[in-house]
Amino acid sequence: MESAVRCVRVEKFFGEGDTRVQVLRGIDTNVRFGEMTLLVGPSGCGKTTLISLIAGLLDPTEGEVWVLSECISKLRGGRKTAFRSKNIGFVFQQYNLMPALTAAENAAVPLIIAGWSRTKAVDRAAEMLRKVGLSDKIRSLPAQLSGGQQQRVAIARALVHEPRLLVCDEPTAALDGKSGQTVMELLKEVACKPDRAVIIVTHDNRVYKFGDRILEMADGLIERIVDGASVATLSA
Ligand SMILES: Nc1ncnc2c1ncn2[C@@H]1O[C@H](COP(=O)(O)OP(=O)(O)OP(=O)(O)O)[C@@H](O)[C@H]1O
Repeated sequence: MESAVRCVRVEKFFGEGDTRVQVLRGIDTNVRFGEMTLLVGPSGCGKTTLISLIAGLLDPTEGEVWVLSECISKLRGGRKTAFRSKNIGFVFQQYNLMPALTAAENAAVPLIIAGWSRTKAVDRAAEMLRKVGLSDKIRSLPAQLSGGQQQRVAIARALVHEPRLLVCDEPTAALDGKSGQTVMELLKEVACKPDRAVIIVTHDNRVYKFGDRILEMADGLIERIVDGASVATLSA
């Protein structure tokens, strides 16, 4: 089957002249449908840069990034924005919920942006909140929720429009161990489907066991790929 994501000789430089630095040095890799792919590696090795390219938030200096059979690095303007908002969901370390909106209203934001009526969007968001185990928090404000619950709202928001690619940057970093495990279990359960893919940047080796495949980065390159039974050997 075609990969969910394919990076072809991807290079990324930042800056100009004397301050120009090469952050990605020719990444050739893919991400498979139906899998949770973890991207790991030391601070500064280029993980956030790589997922920003995959999510279409940055463009590569050289090479191509293909997402769901579309060369996202060649898309421009409105076509790129439309492709991203239809196909890609994001979860960040900080949940970035709007404090004056309820959990359901927060989770409904991508649908409202896509032109849904408020009532329909909030109804669908409430359904997604039930899936992530927050049926009793639908009308709660973010301040009334724990960190783990807020992250679950952020996951519901990222999945409410059913994107085929979910990209998460350190989703468990702000959570205690137990909430982090719950969030990973949830991502595995609700986001990993045969026609979807999940990419997670993490420093947290307690969550490695959730990965179907681990891409280890070092200094702007994928240094090693671990999958199958070998994943267990990396888990804490
Ligand atoms: N906009 C930018 N301009 C210049 N340098 C940048 C920019 N963004 C990132 N960098 C540099 O690129 C390198 C890789 O950064 P990146 O954030 O991708 O690493 P990372 O592996 O995600 O690190 P961490 O685990 O600490 O989040 C770092 O040296 C960083 O300083």
